Amino acid sequence: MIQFKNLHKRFGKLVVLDGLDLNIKKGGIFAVLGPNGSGKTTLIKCLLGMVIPQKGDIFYNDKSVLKKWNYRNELNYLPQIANFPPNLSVLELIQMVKNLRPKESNEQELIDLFGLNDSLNKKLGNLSGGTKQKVNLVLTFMFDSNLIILDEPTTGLDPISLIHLKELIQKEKAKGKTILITTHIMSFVNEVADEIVFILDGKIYFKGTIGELKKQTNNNDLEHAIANLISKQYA
Ligand SMILES: Nc1ncnc2c1ncn2[C@@H]1O[C@H](COP(=O)(O)OP(=O)(O)OP(=O)(O)O)[C@@H](O)[C@H]1O
Repeated sequence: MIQFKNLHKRFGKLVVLDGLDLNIKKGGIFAVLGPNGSGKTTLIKCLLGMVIPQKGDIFYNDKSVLKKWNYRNELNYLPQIANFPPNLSVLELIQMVKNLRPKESNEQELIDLFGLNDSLNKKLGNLSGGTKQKVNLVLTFMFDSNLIILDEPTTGLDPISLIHLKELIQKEKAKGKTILITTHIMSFVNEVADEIVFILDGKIYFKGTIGELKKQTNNNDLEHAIANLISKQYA
């Protein structure tokens, strides 16, 4: 479904993606992992056309998407930091996004799920961090798309909202959707991910199931297995 081919991206002298190759097949939950600053968000932004690589190509359903925009209507994206206009209410923002995107939406179901009915008329600038993240999730999941990209989706969520998020992700997977998630929360990865994609030094250092990672690193605990991957690289 998605292919990154020989992707190179640097910011000034800083090489972030260094000839990265990656194939993501259709359907399932893929956790994109790596240390802080390893290039996870940059990789996702390349796929979204928000960062333009210096070299390489990206294919979505076998078509190159570099400097093209139409494919974006087929995906949903949850940004790591949502910079909402502070003076708009939650409802006004949802309405605005609906007006911008000519697609069916099911926002009320999600507003109910995340208990946002009492916050609908509040200004976005006055919301708590966790509530903002719930609004961010409503805006991401309210459209029906085959590819869902979630950059740190658990940030600020309370335990009940976290359970709702996991159920939501599993529901989308059951419909055959492809879900890419970046996160540093290993318990979350353990519960939801079908496959792990680990980025280090600008390349894909590991791709496979959690079971395969544990076997390769000879470690049964995911957090330690990941730490083991990194330390072996630098040993
Ligand atoms: N627009 C930019 N200009 C300059 N440097 C950038 C830019 N965007 C990202 N970087 C740098 O590229 C590197 C990779 O950043 P990126 O946000 O992709 O990492 P990440 O793996 O998502 O990190 P984290 O886990 O901390 O979210 C970092 O060193 C970052 O400072």
